[in-house]
Amino acid sequence: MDNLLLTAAQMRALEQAAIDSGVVTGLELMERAGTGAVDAILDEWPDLAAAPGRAVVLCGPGNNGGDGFVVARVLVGRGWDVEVFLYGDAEKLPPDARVNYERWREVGEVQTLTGRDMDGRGYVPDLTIDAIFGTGLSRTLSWELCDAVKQYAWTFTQGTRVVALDIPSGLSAESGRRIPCADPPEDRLAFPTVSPAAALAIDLTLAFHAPKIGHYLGDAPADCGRLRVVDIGLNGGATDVETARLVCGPFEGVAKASGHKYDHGHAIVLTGGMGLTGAARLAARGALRIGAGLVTCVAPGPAMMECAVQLTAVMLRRCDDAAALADLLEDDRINALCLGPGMGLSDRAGDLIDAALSARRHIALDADALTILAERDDPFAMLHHDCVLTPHGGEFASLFPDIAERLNVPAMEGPAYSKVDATRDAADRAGCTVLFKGMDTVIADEKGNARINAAVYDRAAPWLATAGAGDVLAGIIAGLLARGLSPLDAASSAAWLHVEAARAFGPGLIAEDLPEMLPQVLAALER
Ligand SMILES: NC(=O)C1=CN([C@@H]2O[C@H](COP(=O)(O)OP(=O)(O)OC[C@H]3O[C@@H](n4cnc5c(N)ncnc54)[C@H](OP(=O)(O)O)[C@@H]3O)[C@@H](O)[C@H]2O)[C@@H](O)CC1
Ligand SMILES: Nc1ncnc2c1ncn2[C@@H]1O[C@H](COP(=O)(O)OP(=O)(O)O)[C@@H](O)[C@H]1O
Ligand SMILES: [K+]
Repeated sequence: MDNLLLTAAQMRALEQAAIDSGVVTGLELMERAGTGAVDAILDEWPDLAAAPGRAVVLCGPGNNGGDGFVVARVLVGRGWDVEVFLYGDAEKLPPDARVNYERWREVGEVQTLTGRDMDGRGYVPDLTIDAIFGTGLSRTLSWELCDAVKQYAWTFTQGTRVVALDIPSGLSAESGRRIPCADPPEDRLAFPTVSPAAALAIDLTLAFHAPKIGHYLGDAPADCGRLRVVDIGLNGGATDVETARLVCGPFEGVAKASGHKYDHGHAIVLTGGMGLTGAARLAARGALRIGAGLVTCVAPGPAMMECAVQLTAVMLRRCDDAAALADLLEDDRINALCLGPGMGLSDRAGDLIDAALSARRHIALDADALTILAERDDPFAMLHHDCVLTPHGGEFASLFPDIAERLNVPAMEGPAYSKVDATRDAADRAGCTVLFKGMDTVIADEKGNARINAAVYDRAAPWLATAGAGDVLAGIIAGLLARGLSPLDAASSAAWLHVEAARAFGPGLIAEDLPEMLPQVLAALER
């Protein structure tokens, strides 16, 4: 995953600054985008480089369409047969796209994307280019466009390679979600609309200069196919969202360099009652494997025997109620807690949460702890800056119902509200770090910092969708908190390590395997 992620607005600002400084013109950037795209396509599929084929280029009304005209011209220059379709009015194309439209017109025809021109190809093209919309998509797509692309896709894309320029048309570059198509006319209600982004079954998406945030969120990983970045000669760019990675914090690497066990912190993990201690034990193992100096499971009396027969390196203490936990926390060497996995929803669990929050330690709150908080009149009253909340989608919706609703409602206009926006708003409201789980995990803190840890493209780890994986994540966070990382760094490093551990194991992974893969992940980092 590339380290630089931009919003559409940040990308536009970067382009504009480059153009204003005089180092490049918009037309030159468009030429680089189109020629770079062709180079990337031919590099991706050497058989297409070996012999020219046939291509269909679908162009839209903005500069993304302009890139499409460049691709068409460059392909013809390499001996390809190319048909070009335009959605929109050529007279209204923005200036650079218009120039490239005219240049293409010297080479070939332009047909109408929504007309009958799309019917009756007597061949299957080797390549289809989606250049309808890029980062400028700003509102609901017309039914005519969605229908035309759907018809084209169903008829012609079987067996052809489909490439999206910058981003699949119909996806928001901010949220990665599909912007809806308008409803069909009365007489076509029986024919469902499909977003072009989905209908085209895109094999390869070529992001110009840098991936946009939306490439890593929502529907994008499913719709983009593979993702490649095409260099168009721009440098950097101002961003306010980072990609998650391992942050080493105050010690020299996660592998221990020196010190006593107490120098690496003492994390405690609260278990549930008898028969409900597995989740906490998984978390504890995660905390210990990531290098907390000591990890103790804290269990109620009836669960002690169950824990005792299962734990060895993880220690065990009895703690029946909130008063006993408060006593335990008199030991100020205990610097991090993990609450929630398997804890249950009893009054006792609620009291333990209050005792833990009152003791002002670093705390990872997951699972049942989040459900308990969500049922309170003011779920966030006792939270503080040293807390990390780790909700999955359901827990997020219980804790932040209005934010979840805003996130889930289809965006009718851009820029769309994204999972990054939602996690930032949640962290602001909770007054602490929030890690919003999923394939596209987002981590944000109360200061507005945000990071994405996406397990997609070449980092996909679908095996992580297994019971208990989240418990291990909460434990790794607690372990890193014990080792002194800030809540934001602990949460984002843990999310990164969690995916690396899953990828190191591969298919067949169960939650117990995750902590055991951490040494291998850490060893690979040392090399
Ligand atoms: N700038 C540069 O130097 C470079 C830019 N590059 C390329 O430009 C792309 C960004 O270009 P862009 O800003 O023109 O946006 P793009 O996505 O082509 O479309 C916007 C057009 O669509 C229209 N429109 C929007 N929604 C609509 C809807 N639902 N239904 C119908 N129409 C709709 C919208 O209309 P408006 O909202 O203005 O009325 C406007 O006309 C970027 O992704 C990259 O590929 C590269 O060449 C590198 C150099
Ligand atoms: N398809 C997926 N790809 C990558 N990570 C995933 C996927 N599905 C779930 N995860 C991750 O797996 C973990 C599941 O946690 P959670 O939903 O709390 O489950 P559990 O409570 O069973 O442990 C989270 O860290 C989540 O980000
Ligand atoms: K596109």
